[in-house]
Amino acid sequence: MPQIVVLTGAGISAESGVPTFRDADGLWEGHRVEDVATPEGFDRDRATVQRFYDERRAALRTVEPNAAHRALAELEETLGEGLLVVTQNIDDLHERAGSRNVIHMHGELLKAMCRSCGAVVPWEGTLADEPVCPKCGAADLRPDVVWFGEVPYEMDRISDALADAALFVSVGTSGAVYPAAGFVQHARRHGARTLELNLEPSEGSHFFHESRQGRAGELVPAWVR
Ligand SMILES: CC(C)NC(=O)[C@H](Cc1c[nH]c2ccccc12)NC(=O)[C@H](CCCC/N=C(/NCCC(=O)O)S[C@H]1O[C@H](COP(=O)(O)OP(=O)(O)OC[C@H]2O[C@@H](n3cnc4c(N)ncnc43)[C@H](O)[C@@H]2O)[C@@H](O)[C@H]1O)NC(=O)OCc1ccccc1
Repeated sequence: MPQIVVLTGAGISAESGVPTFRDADGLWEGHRVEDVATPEGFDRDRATVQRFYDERRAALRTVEPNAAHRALAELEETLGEGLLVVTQNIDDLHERAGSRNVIHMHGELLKAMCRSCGAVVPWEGTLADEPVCPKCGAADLRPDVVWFGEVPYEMDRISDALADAALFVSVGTSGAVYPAAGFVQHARRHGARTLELNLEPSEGSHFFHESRQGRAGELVPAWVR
């Protein structure tokens, strides 16, 4: 079990040019969450939701990991299985920086899920043109992301790792979305030291032993060194 669990949010990818959710030009600016990130929104207006994720998938090819992603990948080289990164992000910047021990609790943009046969397949292209599932041939693919009201991925593995961790670090997250926002309390209840690295205090800052404000691209390498 990992001694260190690092939870990351949109803030760690901000310096790579990936928009966050709640900041001024955040993702939710152009769209109502319930329209584009809920199963109901998908049933109501499938094309808008597919386009929303197609745009984000295309934009992923124009960005690179930053110093914060790279510092965590270097730390994994030292600690191996001793470090687990749990990310709320659906981008692949942790992996492109070299991290391997990563859980995408809210899914991945570069994967599609077939609603008819359940297959999960790598997906680089678009879904708005309603391509067919490579496994069953049904034209019923959706982004493999966890929408509001849906159960996040690998919650058992995550809660076991939090309970065993000596140190829990949260990077670039506003602490507004559950169950991720509750991880600090879970880790602390099991005796972990808790540290927040964020541009500004988050909704859960008061739950942490220590909270450092600043940009992830500076704070994370400084913490790792
Ligand atoms: C709005 C909120 C109140 N609603 C919820 O939390 C809901 C409902 C709910 C459940 N439990 C509750 C309890 C209380 C109240 C509500 C609930 N939760 C759910 O529906 C979840 C599912 C939620 C997942 C939804 N999908 C996402 N994403 C994928 C799609 C997509 O990406 O499109 S959520 C999405 O929004 C969240 C955005 O938050 P952040 O990443 O933190 O980004 P944000 O912009 O908010 O903040 C950025 C931060 O970075 C900082 N920053 C900016 N730049 C930098 C910088 N350069 N450096 C450092 N920091 C920086 C900023 O200051 C800021 O603080 C992320 O989780 C992200 O993944 N499912 C569930 O609960 O199922 C049941 C269950 C639970 C447990 C066990 C079993 C079953």
